[in-house]
Amino acid sequence: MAAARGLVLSRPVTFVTGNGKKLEEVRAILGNSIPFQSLKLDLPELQGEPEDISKEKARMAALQVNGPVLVEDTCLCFNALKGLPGLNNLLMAYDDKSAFALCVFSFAAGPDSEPITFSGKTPGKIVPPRGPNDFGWDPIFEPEGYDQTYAEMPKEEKNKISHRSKSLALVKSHFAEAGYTFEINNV
Ligand SMILES: O=c1[nH]c(=O)c2ncn([C@@H]3O[C@H](COP(=O)(O)OP(=O)(O)OP(=O)(O)O)[C@@H](O)[C@H]3O)c2[nH]1
Ligand SMILES: [Mg+2]
Repeated sequence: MAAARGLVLSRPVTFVTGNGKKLEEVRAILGNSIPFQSLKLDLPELQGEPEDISKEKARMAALQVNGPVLVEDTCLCFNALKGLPGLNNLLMAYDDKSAFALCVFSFAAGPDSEPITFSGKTPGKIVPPRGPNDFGWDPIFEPEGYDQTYAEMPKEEKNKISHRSKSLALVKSHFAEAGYTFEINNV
């Protein structure tokens, strides 16, 4: 038997989410770099720090899938509220409209593995809504250095600079370094 190049996964990775828009972006950003399948599951909405929520989602997803999973937890965090995720209206009372979009991916190699997190952050500010209204808070978030909101940008542009693409860049590096192989190929 050939020596395994890196850690061996029981099967290909499943990206677990209940959000079709996330899935679209993840597909566009990852392309063929990490082969994955997707599974639409409504995981419980947990409370707490984004990294902890993301890890807990990965644990629940890995148990359900019984194999390697990727999940993510995303939030829009307001600096006026000390980075707390919050509602646009709440921010009306503050002069400081600065914010950041945060995406925390977690990878669990299986139900018995501790999940690893990868955080991507894009700074910006909250503005009155502009652009198509088909994805969450995209119309009210204007990334730093741009005069368009996420919603107004062409998708490819958002995907180049977004919290999600920064987080996925770290996931990609991790996969490249770990050199995961799949049991089925490991002969
Ligand atoms: O304008 C946006 N641009 C984005 O890039 C983005 N990413 C996520 N969201 C929204 O943030 C909320 C919590 O997200 P969330 O991480 O709990 O996801 P979710 O519950 O929709 O799916 P999941 O948990 O099954 O993956 C949900 O309302 C998502 O629609 C976004 N809104
Ligand atoms: Mg959720």
